[in-house]
Amino acid sequence: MRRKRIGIFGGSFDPVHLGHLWIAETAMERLQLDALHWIPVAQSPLKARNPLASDQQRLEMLALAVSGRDGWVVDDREIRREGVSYTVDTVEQLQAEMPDTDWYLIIGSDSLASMERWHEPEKLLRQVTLAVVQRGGQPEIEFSVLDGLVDAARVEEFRQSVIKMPVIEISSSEIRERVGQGSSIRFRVPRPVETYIEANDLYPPLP
Ligand SMILES: Nc1ncnc2c1ncn2[C@@H]1O[C@H](COP(=O)(O)OP(=O)(O)OP(=O)(O)O)[C@@H](O)[C@H]1O
Ligand SMILES: O=C(O)c1ccc[n+]([C@@H]2O[C@H](COP(=O)([O-])O)[C@@H](O)[C@H]2O)c1
Repeated sequence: MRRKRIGIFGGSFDPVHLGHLWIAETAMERLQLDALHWIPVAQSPLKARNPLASDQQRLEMLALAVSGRDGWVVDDREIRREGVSYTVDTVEQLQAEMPDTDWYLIIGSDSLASMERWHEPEKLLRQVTLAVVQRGGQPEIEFSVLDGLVDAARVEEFRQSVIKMPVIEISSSEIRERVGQGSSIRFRVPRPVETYIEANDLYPPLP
């Protein structure tokens, strides 16, 4: 039986936006994935601030955003686990539940740059193939930050899995700011997520 190919896409998703969806769709195509797990963090290891929306609200917005897309799963394991969300722990659980699977970890180039500060990076990089997002106009991804963590053959595998994307200037922080100012977020998030944010009075102006 062919091994399954499954992507892991983690983030705060506070809220999920069209930049995230574009990455996920491009990853499905580029890496020929059978499925993709969207995994909202409980607490991001390297981010000082916690999400503004509650865990439940971030999960509900993700469910609205991925609804109807075959193979996409909202995976709440980090939220159920609570505490700091180390990716190495998440992947270990997934591997135990779904053997015979090749795992692809989708990350931005900013995350690659900080990888040596991740928890147990060497173990993580044995468990997953990195799929780094390269935005249009960005120079080629610089894998030298992984020197000493993985060998050259593994870096070549990562290089073959780079996901090229156009620049999409959307971030969750921008969405939160725009909502706070009363500006439109139409076409920056899926319509059901926009409606959800309005209905639940998320992201009010900061005092
Ligand atoms: N527009 C985008 N283009 C490419 N990558 C993105 C984009 N937005 C987010 N990402 C990447 O998606 C992953 C998860 O993102 P996250 O949920 O932290 O959203 P964010 O928009 O970066 O949030 P914030 O603005 O609150 O920091 C991160 O690796 C981030 O680099
Ligand atoms: O495991 C770690 O040490 C680690 C360090 C930094 C980031 N991550 C993961 O990377 C994903 C994106 O994180 P962030 O902080 O850019 O939102 C999210 O799933 C985090 O759990 C994981």
